[in-house]
Parts: sequence; structure tokens; C-alpha cells
Amino acid sequence: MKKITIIGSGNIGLSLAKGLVNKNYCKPDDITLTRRNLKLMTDEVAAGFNVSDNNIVAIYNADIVVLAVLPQQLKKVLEEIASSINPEKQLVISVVSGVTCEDVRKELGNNVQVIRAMPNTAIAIGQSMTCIASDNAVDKNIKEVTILFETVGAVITINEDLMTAATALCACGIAFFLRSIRAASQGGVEIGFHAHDALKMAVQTAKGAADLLLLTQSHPEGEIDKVTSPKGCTIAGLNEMEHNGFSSAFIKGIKLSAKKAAGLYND
Ligand SMILES: NC(=O)C1=CN([C@@H]2O[C@H](COP(=O)(O)OP(=O)(O)OC[C@H]3O[C@@H](n4cnc5c(N)ncnc54)[C@H](O)[C@@H]3O)[C@@H](O)[C@H]2O)C=CC1
Ligand SMILES: O=C(O)[C@@H]1CCC=N1
Repeated sequence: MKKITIIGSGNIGLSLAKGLVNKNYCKPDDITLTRRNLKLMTDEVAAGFNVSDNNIVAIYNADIVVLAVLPQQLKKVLEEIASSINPEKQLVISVVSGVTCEDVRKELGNNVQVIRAMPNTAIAIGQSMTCIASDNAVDKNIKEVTILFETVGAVITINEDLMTAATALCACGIAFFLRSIRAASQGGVEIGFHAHDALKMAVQTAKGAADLLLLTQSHPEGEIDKVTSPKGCTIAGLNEMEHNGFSSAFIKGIKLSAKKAAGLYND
């Protein structure tokens, strides 16, 4: 089994590690997690992961090095590991938003194979939507990374110039859908349900909507037409939401996120 080192074990780094282990892609012992403060890693040690606060030592035996620090923290990490990366044996995956493969190679060297991946936090339960892109990786490596991320969700390979758009739609997107579920549950409370029941009802309803599209491959508007009875209460609610800018707000939010994602490295 390939050895994986994840540099930056925060929200997404840990979600990836847990997802890979939960879906039996590898064992905890195949993964090394790095973080500056190891005192915060006791749960991961107990779970059997290797942990380290030394990125250079941590990548020594790695076949795959995953960069999962914040964009603003990346340059320091790249400078630190640059002379220790072995381009012949090691593949670099970057999940860092707004940083191109070329940006990474500028620090690590031109012969390093770099693949960008944009997962979301549902990777922890094997339900990520992950977009991958590279400007220099060979097919064998793209295939290997595709298989890795397919273990923990769905994968689409895209052109690298769409990576910030993918960040907004999928990585930030999970927060947008979560907020809409929360809003639905708040509406539910106002019309009479206790909070925990309202949330459960909103979550299952959202899951049903997503599964309807996934399993039948139908279009959202086709499914909406089946719900909206003439002169009925669904169309009344839906139109009220649209008069208040529901679709427009969602679209504007995604556009702003994409714009922001593009500028994160130099923020
Ligand atoms: N959170 C998310 O849903 C997603 C995040 N991303 C990207 O992943 C990256 C990480 O995001 P988060 O996990 O949310 O951030 P985070 O702040 O939760 O995690 C970053 C981790 O890196 C560690 N770190 C910082 N400097 C380090 C160093 N020199 N050596 C080792 N570890 C170091 C920090 O201690 C922290 O644990 C960002 O670039 C973000 O754009 C991508 C997809 C989804
Ligand atoms: O909010 C952020 O900047 C990161 C990137 C995608 C999800 N979280």
C-alpha cells in the first residue's frame, strides 16, 4: 500500500485521512499527518495514524504528499520541503484553493508531478464531490489520484482554469446547502415543529431531493413540476422565495466565492 503524508491536518486534511481509512483505501498506519501543534492530535494518535510536527521527516517515506494547509501558509511549507521532495518517486496532491500546479512547481521544482484536487468535507463519510486537474501529471498518476478520491466520493477531471469555480460550487457549496437546510428547519420551527424534529425533517427532505436527481438523473425543474399543484401551496412558497431573490442570491454567492477563491494565495 502506498504511503501518504498529509501536510496540514486541519478540517480537510483530517476529513480526507478519516475518509480513506473508513472506506478501507488504506490503514491509519499508512498515513502520516503533520501539524504544528501535536498536542491537538491525541485522537489521531489513538486512531493509529502517524503524526509529526516535522514536515521534512514526515515526507521521507511518502509516495504521495498531500498539501492541505491554508493558501497563506503554503509558501513557507513549500520552501521547507523543496529540497526533500523526490520527483522520481513522489507525487504531490494539492487541495489548497487558489494555488495553481505551476505555483507549487515554482517552489518545488519543475520536474515534480503536481495534481490539484478540490474535495469537500463530506469526504470524511465517503460522499465528497472532488474535482481534479493537472497541467503536467502523467495519465498513470491522474488515474491513481482519481481512484484514491473515488474511494471517498465522486470525481470529475476538469481543466485547471476551472478549479476556482469548482472550489465555489463544490467545496464551498456544501456550506451553502447546509445553510439552506438550516434555513428550512428554522422555517419549520416557525410553523410549529420543535427544533430537533424540524431539522430531521429538513435533512431527510434535502437528502430525498438530492437522491431523486442522482438516482433518476432527472432535471430539478422536472421534479419541481411534479410537486407544484395548480393554485397549490408549493408554487406559492416557491414564487415567494424567488420574489425575494432565492436563486439570484445563490448564484451571486457562488460567483463571489469563485472570485475570492482565485485570489487566496496572494491575500
Ligand atoms: N475546509 C474545506 O472544506 C476545504 C478546504 N480546502 C483547502 O484546504 C486547505 C486547508 O483548509 P482547512 O483544512 O479548512 O484549514 P485548517 O486551518 O483547518 O487546516 C490547516 C492545518 O494546517 C496546519 N498547518 C499550518 N501550517 C503548517 C505547517 N507549516 N506544517 C504543518 N501543518 C501546518 C494548521 O495547524 C491546520 O491544522 C486550504 O487551502 C483550503 O483552501 C479545500 C477544499 C475544502
Ligand atoms: O473557505 C475556504 O476558503 C475553503 C476553500 C473551500 C472550502 N473552504
